Amino acid sequence: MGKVIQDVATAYREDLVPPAEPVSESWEAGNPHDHPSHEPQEEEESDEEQTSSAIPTHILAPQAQDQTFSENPGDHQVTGTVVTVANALPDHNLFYPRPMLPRAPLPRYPPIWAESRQEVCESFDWFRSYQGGVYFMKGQVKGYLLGGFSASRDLFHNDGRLIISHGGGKAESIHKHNGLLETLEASDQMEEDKSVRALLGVYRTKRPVALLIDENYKLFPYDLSSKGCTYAVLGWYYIAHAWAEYQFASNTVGRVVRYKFAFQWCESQGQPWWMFSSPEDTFNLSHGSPSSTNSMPPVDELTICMENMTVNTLSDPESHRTCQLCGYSSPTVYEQGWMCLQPDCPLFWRRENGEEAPAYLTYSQVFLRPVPLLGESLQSIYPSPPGIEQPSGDVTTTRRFCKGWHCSKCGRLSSRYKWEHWECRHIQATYGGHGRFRFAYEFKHQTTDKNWGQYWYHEEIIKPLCVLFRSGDTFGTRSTFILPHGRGRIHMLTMNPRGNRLADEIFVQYQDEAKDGRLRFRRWPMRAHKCRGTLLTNYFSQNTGEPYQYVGGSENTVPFDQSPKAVVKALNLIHARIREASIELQNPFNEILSAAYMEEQKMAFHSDSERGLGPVVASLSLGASACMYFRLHARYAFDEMPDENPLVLKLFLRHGDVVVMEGAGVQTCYEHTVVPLNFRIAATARYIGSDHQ
Ligand SMILES: O=C(O)CCC(=O)C(=O)O
Repeated sequence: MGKVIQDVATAYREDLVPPAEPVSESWEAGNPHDHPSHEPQEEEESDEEQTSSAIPTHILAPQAQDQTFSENPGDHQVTGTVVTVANALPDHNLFYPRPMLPRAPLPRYPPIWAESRQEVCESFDWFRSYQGGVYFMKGQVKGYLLGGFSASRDLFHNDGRLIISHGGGKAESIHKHNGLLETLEASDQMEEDKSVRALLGVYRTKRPVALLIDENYKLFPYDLSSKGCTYAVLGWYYIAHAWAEYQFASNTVGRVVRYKFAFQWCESQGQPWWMFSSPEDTFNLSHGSPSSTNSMPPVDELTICMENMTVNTLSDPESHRTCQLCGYSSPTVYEQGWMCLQPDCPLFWRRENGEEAPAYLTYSQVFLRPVPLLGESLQSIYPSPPGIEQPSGDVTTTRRFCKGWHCSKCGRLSSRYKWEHWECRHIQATYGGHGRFRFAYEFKHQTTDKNWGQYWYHEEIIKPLCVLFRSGDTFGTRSTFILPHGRGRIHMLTMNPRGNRLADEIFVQYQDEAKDGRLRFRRWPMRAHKCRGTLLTNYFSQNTGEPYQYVGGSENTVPFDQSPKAVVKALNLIHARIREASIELQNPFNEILSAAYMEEQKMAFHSDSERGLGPVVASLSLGASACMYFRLHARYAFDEMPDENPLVLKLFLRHGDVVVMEGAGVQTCYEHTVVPLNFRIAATARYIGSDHQ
């Protein structure tokens, strides 16, 4: 079965439309109205291969030999300094919840902290990974998150100036396969694994890495949650040592190869902030923070100074030894003696005499000594204020302006959740303001591709001829798509450009009322998601009339008698178009959700199928054009289109267009998504009955 491609250029369209991208397979189904703002974008965690051969000579390609493995159950103290080591209990206990020792409350707010993962990823340039613990771009690690899953011999030493952690994933995990949950065994990390490779890359080049912790990182001496912090940035570290070892695992062989990394505090940062134990000590938040003109050195300069850094690991002849069998050098990590740490060597994890690694291992004192680093030169770790490069008064609808903000007064990272300015979620300090308004004509140039006006629909959908309708002193067209099995119809109502004057006016009025909060455009928390902390929708929205549960519920809703004028005008326009196009509407709409999408934001696949919603849903498009896609709901797609992409219809929505979804089946059998080409506002109207939940 195929798709019907058809040109929908009507007599009234002078503008041209670019080709729409095919819908990505990776979009989530049935998501309540959205995704976080960082779907793969330019700065997201990268899968790109590392270009340089950044493999340290003492770490070889892996593949563990099948050797007997003695488990290492002990923890230990290194004399002199208090050392916190993760393996306080046998490794296998790591797979079960362990009693948390009470930790001291945080004596102060960290200089950079957040409540949610989204706040970190939207505000902190050095960590933008929503899932993994290693954030890297183009093969270079930028940030590393220490979380709750510690492994044997993880370490927080010398007040956190040396932190040992196992990087790179491949832990035991649970996956969904054919609708069933399956446990995937922990497996060996390999040198070629992307994140291991990226970490080895920064180890070799001695590039600094921003280290973060979350509240579950047990080796940090203070309890982040005592101050309501979920994440805190520790500071800049570089990787002083990297090696591989065996760790216990509850997999079939009972062990896995893990790469360990020793992160060393960059001394030019001074004392770590958590060492200021009295609340009276003031940690200088402005230390190293960027000036308003952005003092970061250009990338080239940074590259030069980082390349000039050297690490003196070889000053002690005992610090490394060469394996007689494989010929590769490994560091002397443990007091119990040197071992070959090349996973593909038959002597891996064995001492020189061939004996297995002892059950209890303690770090060698020499190994734990700070490694002098020459030529340390660091960029500021503090996020630069959003949109700082832009002259004031310029547009605030670009992606840069959707960045989060670091409050220099309390250290909190906050997403931009209010339309009118940035606001700290902790102390309500504000930053920035609204930029100039955008006008509909600004977005016309975005529709100049030769494939303009193309839409397509599945061959089971019927599209009768377009129908003209009168609208005041001008006219519009109605194109109707009839869905199979009596599931309903989807109407596109487009106007002659002369008929869009009211839409032009409403578009500007929305922005005018939003700029000072008369219209409360906010990013509201999503109801269901898998991220730590609150996850906000990526677009801003406001609801008028009856509460609409999907986005913000009653908190997001204002009654019609307090409604912003733009919303009332949008609703009147939608009602008028429906009447003019002779579409039957049993109950007038009593709810209207206005959504504002900044550049590169979108609404993910969903259906408007809350209980009690009327069968007709209509949406007015304002500003930039957008592609709207419909697909069969998963439960129907499996039976009806098992071998096909379940997309059934693509519409191209332009400024002033109204889409009407008619029939409950449109929502129960299909899902839709909207992907704007740029800044866009949509006003979607529904009837919400008294049985609504
Ligand atoms: O942005 C749009 O045009 C559609 C919005 C939508 O799908 C909704 O509010 O349910």
